[in-house]
Amino acid sequence: HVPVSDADPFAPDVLEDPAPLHEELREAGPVVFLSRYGAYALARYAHVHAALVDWQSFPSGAGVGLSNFRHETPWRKPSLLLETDPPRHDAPRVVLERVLSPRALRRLREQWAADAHLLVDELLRRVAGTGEFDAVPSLAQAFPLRVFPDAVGLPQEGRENLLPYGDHLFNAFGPPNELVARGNPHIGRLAAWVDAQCAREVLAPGGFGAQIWAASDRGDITPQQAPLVVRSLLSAGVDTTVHGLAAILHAFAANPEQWRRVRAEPRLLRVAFDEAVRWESPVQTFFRTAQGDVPLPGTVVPDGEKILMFLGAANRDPRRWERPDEFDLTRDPSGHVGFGMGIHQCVGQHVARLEAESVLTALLERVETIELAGAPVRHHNNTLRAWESIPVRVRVS
Ligand code: HEM
Ligand SMILES: CC(C)Cc1ccc(C(=O)O)cc1
Repeated sequence: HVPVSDADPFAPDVLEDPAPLHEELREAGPVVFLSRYGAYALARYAHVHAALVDWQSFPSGAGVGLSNFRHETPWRKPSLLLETDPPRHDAPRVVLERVLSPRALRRLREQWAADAHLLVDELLRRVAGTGEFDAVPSLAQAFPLRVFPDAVGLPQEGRENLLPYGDHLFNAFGPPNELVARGNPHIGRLAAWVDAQCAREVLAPGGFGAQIWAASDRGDITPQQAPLVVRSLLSAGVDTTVHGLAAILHAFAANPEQWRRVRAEPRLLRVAFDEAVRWESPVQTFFRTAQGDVPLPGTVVPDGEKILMFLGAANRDPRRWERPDEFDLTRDPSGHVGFGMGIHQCVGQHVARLEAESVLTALLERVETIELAGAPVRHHNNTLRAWESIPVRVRVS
């Protein structure tokens, strides 16, 4: 039989510190029934990985949130990537893989490196006296919002809508709790603005958006699909990188010796990004829906029931990682599920990686030490592990 828990993974105390619940779920068994939501929780690495790569048993077409599109109307038109399964998933996925490929990003590398140096130099000049600043607004938010909307080809007007739109989107994957209620009065306007930015005429030539429309000219996707594929970039491409960058900056500020290590061996920067994504898991959880009765260790998940995958718990499973709670640049973090796994694995991870590399490289050249200058403050979200504020102190070399 399957162990039962009445825990609420989306309660404020869990969002503040999920580690105790993760440990409880991993130890309770391979599968735990969450009676509060009627969902089946997977928290061990092996089972999260197995579910992610088995899209036939655990499809995304009924949504990757608690809401089950078999019975409920989605709050927005389902994504052609995130919320579809093969074959509908295939063509839009290939288009984005091409647009966001490491090769396609080569032309941005130089531009983003220059932007990162400008941002870091401006910042370090501004804080020259104390060396103290809040890394969340100054770097984690500032850099992605400076480079990504331009890369997509968005007009200047209204870009402040991107973060709140994403924040609500990620809250809406969870249950209809207080976090969702707080966003509901604004989401209509935000969603209308986001949808309007997907129209061909507003997107600058050469940007990711224009490239997606060009793919519809070639027949790789239809013109009806093009705006929704652009919407995927605006939905997934901002809050994730903001909190991903915050996660890395927090990891280094909380482990100053690891910054010294990277100063001595800059090539460690590459592994730092993946180790930070493993350690923090900016995307903590999301769901799948059982297709047919799906056997899992100790139980059978009935057709149509929701499975909740705890990526954050899997990325710190002692069955898979040594000293899992340590941010350690000497480990090999490959295989982490911070970007998912299988056919839906993050198609934007190279963008995220390039953004992080750009900022960290600029910091590495100018900052000798980085440390916390006060208690960091969390930003609660049903899906994202996020920071409101990370006070840091740097010493400039
Ligand atoms: C640190 C930053 C990021 C993290 C942690 C992250 C995490 C993830 C995860 C876990 C998934 C799998 C979802 C699933 O299996 O249902 C995913 C999918 C996706 N991500 Fe990312 N992501 C990040 C950045 C980005 C960026 C920058 C973009 C766009 C430029 C992006 C676009 C997407 C899209 C479109 C999908 C859906 C792929 C599919 O269903 O085939 N992500 N991401
Ligand atoms: C971690 C994922 C849930 C992030 C995400 C959000 C939205 C989309 C979309 O296609 O709208 C894709 C991926």
